[in-house]
Amino acid sequence: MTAALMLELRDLGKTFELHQQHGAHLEVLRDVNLCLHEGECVVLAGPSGAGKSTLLRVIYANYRLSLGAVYVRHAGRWLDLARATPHEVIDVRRHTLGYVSQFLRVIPRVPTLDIVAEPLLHIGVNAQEARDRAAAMLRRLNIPKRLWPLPPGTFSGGEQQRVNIARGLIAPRPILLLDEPTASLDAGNRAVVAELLAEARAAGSAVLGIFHDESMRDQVATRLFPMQALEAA
Ligand SMILES: Nc1ncnc2c1ncn2[C@@H]1O[C@H](COP(=O)(O)OP(=O)(O)OP(=O)(O)O)[C@@H](O)[C@H]1O
Repeated sequence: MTAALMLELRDLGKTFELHQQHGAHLEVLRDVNLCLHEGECVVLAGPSGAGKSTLLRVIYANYRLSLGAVYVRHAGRWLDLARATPHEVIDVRRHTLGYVSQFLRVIPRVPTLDIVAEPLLHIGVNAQEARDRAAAMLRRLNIPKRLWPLPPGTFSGGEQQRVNIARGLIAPRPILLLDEPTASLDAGNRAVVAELLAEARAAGSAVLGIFHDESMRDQVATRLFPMQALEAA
């Protein structure tokens, strides 16, 4: 049986308008075509400035694309996220498309356990089960129990990154976008993340990510997608 197509980028282009520089334009992505299937992990590879993070942000609809389409398989049908309504984008993010960046966006005063449990509440898991699953995830990622009731604002960089990963991976998502989620982690915790990603893929998730660390990339990638910085026009 062939794996189902989950995400398709067609002739995607992104040009930034630099408003503070008299409307100058910076073309970062041109004619990007990519198919992502369930169970695979495609790693974006290319030099700094090639547009890897920009591509993930365009897919997640943080940045508006300039050309092309971002087709996502959502709730049994295809949706072009670039043309979706804000309500559809929220629904896609809640149920289909996960995004884990390098940094945790801290919500003041909210305990770590609740931050990690929240995505489960959004998809209808009951509060007790959500907290139990959040606890198990935090334990797996070696966050000490004494930190669970505290907001993560004062945690170390590596601890915040692990809370971020816990929150990003706790609710199963058909498509996962990962922007350097393991940059500040030690080898032991990187291995835990590699295991979590293998489990997500085995359950059918399609993963598209950026991993600068070569050993991590070798552990998780099923395929590389090479990218190059565009020449200035
Ligand atoms: N919001 C923005 N406004 C203007 N230019 C931007 C914006 N975001 C990114 N860029 C530009 O787009 C180009 C690609 O940046 P991007 O962060 O996507 O590269 P990258 O391949 O992820 O690099 P790195 O590996 O260093 O993280 C850079 O020249 C950057 O300055």
